Amino acid sequence: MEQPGIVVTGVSGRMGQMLARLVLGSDQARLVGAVERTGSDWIGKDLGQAMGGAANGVIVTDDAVSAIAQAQAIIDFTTPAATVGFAELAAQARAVHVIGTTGLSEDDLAAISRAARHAPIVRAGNMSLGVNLLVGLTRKVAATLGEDWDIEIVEAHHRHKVDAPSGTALMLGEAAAQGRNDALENLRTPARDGITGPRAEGSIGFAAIRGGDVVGEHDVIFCGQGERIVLRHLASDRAIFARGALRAALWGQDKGPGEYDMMDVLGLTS
Ligand SMILES: NC(=O)c1ccc[n+]([C@@H]2O[C@H](COP(=O)([O-])OP(=O)(O)OC[C@H]3O[C@@H](n4cnc5c(N)ncnc54)[C@H](O)[C@@H]3O)[C@@H](O)[C@H]2O)c1
Ligand SMILES: O=C(O)C1=N[C@H](C(=O)O)CCC1
Repeated sequence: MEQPGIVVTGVSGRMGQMLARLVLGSDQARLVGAVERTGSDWIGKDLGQAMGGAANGVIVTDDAVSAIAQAQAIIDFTTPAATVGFAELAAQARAVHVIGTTGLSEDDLAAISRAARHAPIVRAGNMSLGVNLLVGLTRKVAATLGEDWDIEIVEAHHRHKVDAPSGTALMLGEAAAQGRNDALENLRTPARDGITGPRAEGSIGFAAIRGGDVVGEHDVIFCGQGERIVLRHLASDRAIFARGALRAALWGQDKGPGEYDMMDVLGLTS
């Protein structure tokens, strides 16, 4: 059986290049398209040469419609506006859409849900095995500890990251809220500034650090009386996200239309 053909979007980006190299080196999938935004100086170039290596015959294109039409999967770590457009194209192609993009609005998520009526979408703010294990641990610890334990989530990322808090931090916050039989939207306290008044009881606080080349660090801190518990994930190589994304693209090949996440892909659903 022929290996699934994968299109990587945002191919000149930090994740895009990591994903292209992973798929090109895989014996389970074929790279059949490399898409970048119109105006990118990678358009029309050979991908291998653009990434600083030997030519590989894959030409970078901004014609997402043609590229996606013949794909079995799209791996998409770009921007919210781009991802919404790719979701529509993936749906038309009945191709698996793996969405790593974060910072999606409620409207963006609604558009993605509509697209998921026609094709499988695997979306996760963090596609690493470690973080998805931490999500389960966070839910369990939040469920075990009482409301008198204050939950704070602190994350750090590189200087180029444009959204905050991270998608990972929001995943962890949602898991903590679920552990308390609630939803994050009811408990979330954004980054604090000014005279904030005392901490709202039962809230989940967030803080974000940006600087340097930090790949991704997350602490879920349970603050008690006389003690604290810290659940921590430290990422040092973007390859962990790329491996999760490729695994999701392959996992989705025999799935029906719908919205899935990495807990489904990794078999971690409780
Ligand atoms: N889910 C995860 O595991 C995970 C891991 C890492 C990063 N991310 C997320 O992935 C996204 C990208 O991160 P990054 O560090 O690679 O960013 P980046 O800025 O390095 O790469 C984004 C790429 O998308 C391209 N792009 C933008 N609009 C486009 C369009 N319309 N068509 C094609 N390409 C387009 C940009 O030109 C750029 O090359 C961010 O939202 C980040 O939070 C998620
Ligand atoms: O580098 C980024 O940007 C990352 N984004 C994801 C997030 O927003 O959580 C995953 C970690 C790296």
